[in-house]
Amino acid sequence: MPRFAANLTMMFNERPFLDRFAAAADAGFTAVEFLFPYDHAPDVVAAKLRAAGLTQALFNMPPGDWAAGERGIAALPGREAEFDAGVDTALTYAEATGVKRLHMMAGLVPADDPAANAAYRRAASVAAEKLAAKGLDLLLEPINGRDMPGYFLNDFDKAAEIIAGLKLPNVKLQYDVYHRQIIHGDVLVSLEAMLPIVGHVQIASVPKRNEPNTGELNDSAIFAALDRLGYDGFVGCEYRPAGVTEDGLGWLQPHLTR
Ligand SMILES: O=C(O)C(=O)[C@H](O)CO
Ligand SMILES: [Mg+2]
Repeated sequence: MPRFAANLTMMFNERPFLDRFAAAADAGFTAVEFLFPYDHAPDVVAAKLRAAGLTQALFNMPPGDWAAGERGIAALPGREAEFDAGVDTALTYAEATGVKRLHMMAGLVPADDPAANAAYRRAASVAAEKLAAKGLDLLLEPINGRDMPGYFLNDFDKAAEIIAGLKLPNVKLQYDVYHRQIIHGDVLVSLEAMLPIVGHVQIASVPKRNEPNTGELNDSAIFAALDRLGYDGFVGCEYRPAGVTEDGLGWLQPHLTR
């Protein structure tokens, strides 16, 4: 049975962020993920998790100026000092929340720019080393160019190549089924092939990014494949509910363990 994590950036957002933890637990989730915790103090986020009895599955390292349109800075030449400081900030939140994996967003820069490629690999190795010292994994996620035009890491094979080239055991692939289907398709075969480097999975329907099993993919078959392959990580529910979050949770009921 996959361990589902509610994505509190997209789900339960009928209420303020800090109230979403309890709502996710009330709906039956035992884990959560979100994009960023940085608007709230680490102990405040940790207290919400604890009070709701939830495990923190994942969040992202600081992405640069999100409001101004930045989508990560790892591949942006010249932003190294800010990136390295952001890793330390993320680790403060990791210590408070107990999360075991962090996602590093690349940024909007051409994928074939040599300086961006060098910056990205440098960032990954610096972050991986700092995270390894705390027992955490670093996740790299390819994101489709329709949702995020100009995003540096837009190809699963490139992500796998970077991970292989780094040769650092705590650098893993964030396999978002939604992005995979839009970029390449071939979800089940690639999931099996890439499973040894997968550190986190995310799910949503395609093309609308709504609840599982409401789009062109058979998400139940994907969950069954994850079980059959022995995937024991989390499956982040990174979808936008089509209506009220709770009204769309019918798909989760067969997977609840409590
Ligand atoms: O957009 C996604 O799919 C993500 O998982 C990221 O965290 C980037 O926002
Ligand atoms: Mg994702």
